[in-house]
Amino acid sequence: MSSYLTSFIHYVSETNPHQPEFLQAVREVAEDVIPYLEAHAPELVRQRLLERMIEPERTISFRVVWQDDSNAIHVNRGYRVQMNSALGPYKGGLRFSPTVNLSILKFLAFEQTFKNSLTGLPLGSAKGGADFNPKGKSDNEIMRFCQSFMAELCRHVGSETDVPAGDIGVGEREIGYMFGQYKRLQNNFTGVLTGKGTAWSGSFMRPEATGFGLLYFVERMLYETGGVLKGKTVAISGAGNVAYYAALKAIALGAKVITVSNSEGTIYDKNGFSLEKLDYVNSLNRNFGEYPKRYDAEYHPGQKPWRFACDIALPCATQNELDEHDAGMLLENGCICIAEGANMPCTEQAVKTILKSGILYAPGKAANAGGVAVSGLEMSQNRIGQQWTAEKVENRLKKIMHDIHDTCVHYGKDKHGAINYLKGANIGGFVKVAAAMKAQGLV
Ligand SMILES: NC(=O)C1=CN([C@@H]2O[C@H](COP(=O)(O)OP(=O)(O)OC[C@H]3O[C@@H](n4cnc5c(N)ncnc54)[C@H](O)[C@@H]3O)[C@@H](O)[C@H]2O)C=CC1
Ligand SMILES: O=C(O)CCC(=O)C(=O)O
Repeated sequence: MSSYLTSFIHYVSETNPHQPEFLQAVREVAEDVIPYLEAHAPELVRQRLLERMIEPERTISFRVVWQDDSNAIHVNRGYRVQMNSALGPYKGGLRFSPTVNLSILKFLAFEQTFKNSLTGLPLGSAKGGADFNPKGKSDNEIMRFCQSFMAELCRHVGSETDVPAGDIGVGEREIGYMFGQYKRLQNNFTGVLTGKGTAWSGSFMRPEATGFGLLYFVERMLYETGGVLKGKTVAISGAGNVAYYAALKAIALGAKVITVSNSEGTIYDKNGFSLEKLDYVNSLNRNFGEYPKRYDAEYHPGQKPWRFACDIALPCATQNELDEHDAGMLLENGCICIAEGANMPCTEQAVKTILKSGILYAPGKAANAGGVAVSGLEMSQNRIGQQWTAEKVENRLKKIMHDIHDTCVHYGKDKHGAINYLKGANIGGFVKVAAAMKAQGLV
């Protein structure tokens, strides 16, 4: 480790105490970017570009007060971390979960900087949300929470300033309630959020984009090494937006999907899920134990998907859900590719184990960029007051994912031909933001 890397890691740890997820995300980038800077761009070290990139341009924290159906009053904490605006308006999702805190939102916003840069679109980076638990809440409670959340957030966002979207716990319903509140308060029908319904200026394919994009990326990685997706067995974690559409696309491309999961357990269907089976999973409202009553399958409470033999593993649930032990089991069982649908789902040690094994590994900042890419396309459509066909959007999504893949190969291939996609994504994402920041002076 170079002395600059050592002192940088020390500096970040000292200045961001009690933020383990943020530090994890920064270390993962610094270990690739600093050696690159030292070898190829010492001027950017002097400019302290990485030190500037890890500091959010602005962090907003606010009170969200709302009333439940029995008139009890609740207080939650809302946030928006506006990380970097060098390439465009701040852009990134909102997460509603009791686990939300500043460390998690800063790691997500930091990852978003690299991801959004990789898309090639004019997007800055941000992330936000609240420590609100949507589970078990009525539709009216969700609406009141979203309205209260947007009553404050509306001062800080705007179609050319900061454009939030969904993430865990925030889908089209929540985007609708927040959009309605913004429009009412600002008297302005504008593209302030993405992930909107297609009847009210949303883009076709935004719900599908992250999962579909993940599979386009995986297809390209396999192709690069002479393989194909057809006939492969795929283990997926999660059962939300990303997991569902990843499973659909994997099946459509001829793979067999054998698992989905939630935080309580995993459904293992050795015969493979179909569209009908996945829709049944959705209808179960988390009661996954019901699935084997209808289909020839197993439910494993308290278990993750990674113990089941598969060719391809797609963690699509949440951060740090796949640890070193899980990585070891996947490798022992012959897994040839791990691609992240979620943000930072593999622990630091898991990543090291996977990289050492030499199998294909795609970090979320590259492989799950399809969601924000189609959000970027939604912004373009809103600006020109048009709506493109699903086919046109999906073609653009596919091209963007292939271009991201090729950027990773460009920056991640070593002289022996081995491709480190993490290194490629880190350096490929960094160089563009760094050049823009340098050009814009000391900001
Ligand atoms: N929605 C999007 O467009 C994008 C989402 N992501 C990331 O993908 C991941 C999933 O997001 P969404 O699907 O949008 O959220 P979601 O709220 O639709 O689904 C999350 C799913 O993960 C499950 N889950 C949560 N914690 C879990 C755990 N510890 N173990 C197993 N399952 C667990 C939930 O039960 C749910 O099925 C997150 O890391 C998010 O940041 C990344 C890029 C874009
Ligand atoms: O679509 C967006 O703006 C954000 C998607 C997101 O939150 C992510 O890429 O993690």
